[in-house]
Amino acid sequence: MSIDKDIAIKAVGISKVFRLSEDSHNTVKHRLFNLFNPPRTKRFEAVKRLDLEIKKGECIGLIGRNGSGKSTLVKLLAGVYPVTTGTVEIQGHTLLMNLGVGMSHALTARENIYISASVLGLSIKEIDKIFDTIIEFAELQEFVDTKIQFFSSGMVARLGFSIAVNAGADIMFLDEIFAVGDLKFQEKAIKVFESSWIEGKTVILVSHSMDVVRKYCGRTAFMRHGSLVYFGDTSTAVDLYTQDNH
Ligand SMILES: Nc1ncnc2c1ncn2[C@@H]1O[C@H](COP(=O)(O)OP(=O)(O)OP(=O)(O)O)[C@@H](O)[C@H]1O
Repeated sequence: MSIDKDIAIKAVGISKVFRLSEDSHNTVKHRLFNLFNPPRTKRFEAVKRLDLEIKKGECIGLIGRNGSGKSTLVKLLAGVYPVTTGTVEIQGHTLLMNLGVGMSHALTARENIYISASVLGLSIKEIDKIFDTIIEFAELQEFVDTKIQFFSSGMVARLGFSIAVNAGADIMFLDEIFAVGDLKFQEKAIKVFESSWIEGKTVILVSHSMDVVRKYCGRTAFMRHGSLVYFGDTSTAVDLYTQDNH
C-alpha cells in the first residue's frame, strides 16, 4: 500500500475484537477439573471495520459517548494494540499521551523521559539538553527519581505532554489532555495549543468537551457503539453527537 507524502495516518479496514472470558473456572480446583474444557469466550467488537485518513498538520477531534471505542481506536492508530483486521500506516514520530500508556510504571520519571524521547528519535546528548525543561514544564522537580506508579494520573499526563511538546513528537494522540492536571497545568497546555508550536503537528484529540473540539479541531470523527458514524467538519460532528440519543 502506498501513502502520500502529505498523509500522517492512513488506516484501511481496521477493526478490533476483544475476547472476553465468560468462564466460572476461576478457582484452581475448577481449572484442574476443566483442563480439557477450556473456558468459553465471548467476542466483543470494540471498533468496527473503518477507514481513516489524517493529513499532516491536521488537528482532528474524536468524540462519542463513554464506551463508544474512542480510546481503542486511538490505541490501534498509535500501534499500542494490534489490529484484528486492516492496516495502519504512519508517517512521523508518534507519542500517545493517554494517562501514561506507553510509559513504564515500574520506571522513574527520569528513565521514562530517556526512553520516550529516544523512541522519538533523540540521542542521549540531545535528551540531556532538554531534560530540565521537560521536568520544569511538567512541574515534577521533586519527583525526578520517583517511579511513576506512585504518580497521580494528572502527574503522568503532565509528564507525557511535556515530553511530547519538548522532544518534538510530530503526531500526538491526546486523550482528554485538557481534563487532567490542575488549573495551572491546563492553562499551560492551552497556551501550547495556541502557540506556533502546533503548526505542522498532527494532533488527534479525544475530548468530551465540545468547546475544546470546536475551538481546535478542523475535522472531527464521531463514534457510536464502535462504528465511525461521521468524519468531517467539526460543527456537523458536534451536532450529530449532541442530537444522538442511541
Ligand atoms: N482491553 C480490553 N478488553 C476488553 N474490552 C475492552 C478493552 N478495552 C476496551 N474494551 C471495551 O471496548 C469498548 C470501548 O472502550 P473504549 O475505552 O475504547 O471507549 P471510549 O469511547 O474511549 O470510552 P470513554 O469515553 O469512557 O473513555 C468498551 O465497551 C470497553 O469495555
